[in-house]
Amino acid sequence: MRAVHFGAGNIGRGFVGLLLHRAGYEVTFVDVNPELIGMLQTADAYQVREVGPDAVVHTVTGFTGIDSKADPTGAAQAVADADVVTCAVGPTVMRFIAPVIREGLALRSGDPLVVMACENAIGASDTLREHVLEGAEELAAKAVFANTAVDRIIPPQDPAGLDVVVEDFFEWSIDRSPFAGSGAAQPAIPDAHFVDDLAPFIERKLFTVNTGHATTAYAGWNAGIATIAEALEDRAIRAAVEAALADTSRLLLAKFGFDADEHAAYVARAIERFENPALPDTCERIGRQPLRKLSRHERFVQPAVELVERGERADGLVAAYAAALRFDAEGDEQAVELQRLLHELEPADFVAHVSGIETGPLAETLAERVAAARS
Ligand SMILES: NC(=O)C1=CN([C@@H]2O[C@H](COP(=O)(O)OP(=O)(O)OC[C@H]3O[C@@H](n4cnc5c(N)ncnc54)[C@H](O)[C@@H]3O)[C@@H](O)[C@H]2O)C=CC1
Ligand SMILES: O=P(O)(O)OC[C@H]1O[C@](O)(CO)[C@@H](O)[C@@H]1O
Repeated sequence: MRAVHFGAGNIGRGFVGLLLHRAGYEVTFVDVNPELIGMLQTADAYQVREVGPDAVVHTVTGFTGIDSKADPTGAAQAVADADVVTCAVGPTVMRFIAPVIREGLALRSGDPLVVMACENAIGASDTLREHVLEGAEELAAKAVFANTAVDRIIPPQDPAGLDVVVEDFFEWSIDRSPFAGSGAAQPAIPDAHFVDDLAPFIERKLFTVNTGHATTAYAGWNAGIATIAEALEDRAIRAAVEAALADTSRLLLAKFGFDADEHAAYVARAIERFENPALPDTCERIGRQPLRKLSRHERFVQPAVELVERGERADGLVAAYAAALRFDAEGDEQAVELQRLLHELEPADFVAHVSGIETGPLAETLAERVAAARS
């Protein structure tokens, strides 16, 4: 069985590539980083080292790499010949891999290709599908796109090698509904969890792990604290994280009918994972790409909108949003752009442009926070 995975970074090598290897796939990593691809082409194996109480060391073999910038035809042919295509390149990068997948589908014959985007975003595979089929609707029957939710904390790695240090926790949930009647079999990936309805899984993950993690990061950054674990030692920061997660918990319990105790345990486990002392992670990494994180369907605004629609308050989420406005990491293009927009746009225009809300009480509250962050 052959898999092509776009994005040979942390999640690519340390999570999706590992689980595909364990499922028996030969994995071809496609990336645009020539050094990384060079290592993937010459190495026979790399290790995924877990840290934490249930830690295991895994050895991944049977892989290769293709540089899609240098060899777009080779990458497209690999897609054409694959059973499964996955990606973990970042939600905003998916549009750049789409032409390679489109070309691969054009070359393909036989069963439909299974495509699964493994990004922190709701409906990422649907978004990838739109990019791939743009101007090429005739290829629609050649692929099945299944949404997924991926969860594993993997901080930045040593770029000189392929080995990856990861937390011992992971969860890969995949929507099984697109496979029915599609002509493509549901892939056999024993470490993944196929579900009939992905919404509760992706929303629980994004609005707990990602909301909580990002809230910690922005509060920590504003307090001049480097790491996530150190930030959570600060009582005010921990209270801010708990307030944001109390908001999302109310929403998730009401929306999906989760058991309250089980959900509280899920939240507590997420915070423990952030604190993992063996996994140093920085406020800068977790705060990365703030414009994406402040956008309409992301970890702060989406749950806040839904709470307000239900007649509830979302003060913890609004406070987290306000903290994110001050994220000004110099090496982060979106942080630089955020600061430009913050000072150039009127507050209401900023909220409309960045977060997609134009009217209503939440728009007004967020605009007040934007005005305060400008001063
Ligand atoms: N690192 C983490 O803890 C987690 C990350 N995620 C999500 O996984 C995705 C990837 O994150 P990471 O692995 O951390 O990022 P990363 O930066 O380690 O890896 C991304 C890889 O994509 C490659 N890439 C960029 N443009 C490309 C293109 N046009 N074609 C092919 N490859 C390209 C980069 O060279 C890099 O190797 C993101 O959506 C992130 O939100 C999800 C859960 C956990
Ligand atoms: O910052 P991004 O791109 O949303 O992805 C990283 C986030 O996802 C996680 O990996 C959780 O699965 C955390 O490390 C972090 O909150």
